[in-house]
Amino acid sequence: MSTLDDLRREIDGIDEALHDLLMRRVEIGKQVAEAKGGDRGPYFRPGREAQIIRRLVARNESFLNVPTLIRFWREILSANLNMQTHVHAAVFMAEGAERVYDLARDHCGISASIECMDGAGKVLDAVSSGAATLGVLPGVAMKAARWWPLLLSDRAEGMAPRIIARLPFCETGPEAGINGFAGDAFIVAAQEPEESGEDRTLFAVETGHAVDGEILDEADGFRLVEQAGFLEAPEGLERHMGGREGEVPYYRIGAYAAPVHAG
Ligand SMILES: O=C(O)C(=O)C[C@]1(C(=O)O)C=C[C@@H](O)C=C1
Repeated sequence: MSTLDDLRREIDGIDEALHDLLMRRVEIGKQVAEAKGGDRGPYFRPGREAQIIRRLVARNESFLNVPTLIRFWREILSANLNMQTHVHAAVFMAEGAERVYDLARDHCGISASIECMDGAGKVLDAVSSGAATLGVLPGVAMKAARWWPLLLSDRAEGMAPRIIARLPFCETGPEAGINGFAGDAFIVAAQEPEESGEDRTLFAVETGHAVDGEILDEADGFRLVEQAGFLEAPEGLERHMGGREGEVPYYRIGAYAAPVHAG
């Protein structure tokens, strides 16, 4: 049987091997950033991150539980991203949804800076002007903090923010929170969502038009509809409208990688 000293020596060896690999991973991340130079797109790639985590969760065995595995990789991915570009997250701290700060920190990692704001509009302005890399807002179940209709209006500067990820990526189920907060959050950014292989798309569809999918909310003459898949247009709606260009009253407000289950 191994002695305590033998086992600790083995742990020291594993730590050094892990550290070497982490240093190598960050080196490659630097090269990835260079490869992204010019018009090769944004640094933050939520679709790619979802694929990496899903692959590891699928091969996970032993006593390492899935939430812990994901926690490790969130910091690894964030370290790499923060090395490519400093991540500054703007967080909407609605009353009752203070946990959104923890979701943002868990996602963005220790190297990111996080700024709390008291309005969703301020977060969206910071994102579209480029003052913030991304915004984190409470999930749409929290009607008291309804912000998704703001995505339908033009913003003063820059690109209209889009929903590109949902937190937490490790599904824990809805929480009975204060003011309707259900324990989840969305990430918005001034970039198009990217496909991960298992996604959900969010559309705002003018009320009064039949559409497939799940209706999550309704406000300002629009329904917030979620459909499974990475879709360009809402399913069911074009059929109804006859598919004529310019007549389809909807906005594609984002898409996100479907979360994994803690298992
Ligand atoms: O694949 C990329 O585009 C990377 O920048 C690398 C990496 C990673 O560490 O694996 C880091 C940040 C991105 O959000 C996605 C993945």
